Amino acid sequence: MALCAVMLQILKSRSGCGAWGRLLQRQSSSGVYSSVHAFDEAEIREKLQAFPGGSIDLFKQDSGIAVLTVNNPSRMNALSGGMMVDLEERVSELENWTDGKGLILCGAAETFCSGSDLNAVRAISNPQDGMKMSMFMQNTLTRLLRLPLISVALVEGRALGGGAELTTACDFRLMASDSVCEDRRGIADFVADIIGDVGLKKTSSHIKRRISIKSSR
Ligand SMILES: CCCC(=O)SCCNC(=O)CCNC(=O)[C@H](O)C(C)(C)COP(=O)(O)OP(=O)(O)OC[C@H]1O[C@@H](n2cnc3c(N)ncnc32)[C@H](O)[C@@H]1OP(=O)(O)O
Repeated sequence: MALCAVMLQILKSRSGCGAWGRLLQRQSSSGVYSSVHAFDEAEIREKLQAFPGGSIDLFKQDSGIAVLTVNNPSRMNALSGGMMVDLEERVSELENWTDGKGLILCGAAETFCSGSDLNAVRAISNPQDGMKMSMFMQNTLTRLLRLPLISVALVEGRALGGGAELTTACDFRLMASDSVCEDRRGIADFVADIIGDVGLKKTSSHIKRRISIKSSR
């Protein structure tokens, strides 16, 4: 809650996104993959929906600040297939939110996200479907990153695997001092070495976000 209060103050002090924001908004709804890459979104969406559980909740405030919550506490907020589809739908909603200024991304029950739901990952165990799931998520995270909103991931507890990757789709990561943000796949090396109790680190490019996030005293 304390992290949330700090971010609300920062985001409230910002003005709207203006012409640049509107330009970005028009460009934001395209992902990386399309039918050109033999990507069939409807097909993978149907497969993902076979793995329900949890939700991604969006609360849009009149102030122009939205809170997006990864909500699956009984599995440490692991992302089920249904939640991946939910996330895509919430991103679409944000793309169409003309009054939006800022976005806070957080996890329910004082932890961020333990990555993909391993039950779903096990079930989608052939390389073709695994690739389609990755393409689906990459499209969603790219669109999340491109939203014309100032976005902050509030990390309490653990952000693991796909949960760590989710934080990279935000402009900022605000981390509790005892939080862990880690991806053991070798794609990224997340280190939380925070100034005081909480620290704020801005990374300047998408590439940098995906390779290394490190704050130090
Ligand atoms: C394809 C994209 C790449 C990925 O994201 S792969 C997933 C990467 N993430 C992981 O490997 C994390 C797996 N989980 C863990 O290591 C531990 O559960 C974790 C998060 C450190 C928490 O440890 P503890 O505090 O001891 O809690 P716990 O293990 O008893 O977990 C509580 C309940 O949550 C469940 N859970 C946690 N992470 C999950 C996940 N990713 N998928 C599915 N279920 C998950 C866990 O099985 C347990 O359930 P239950 O109470 O035994 O029914």
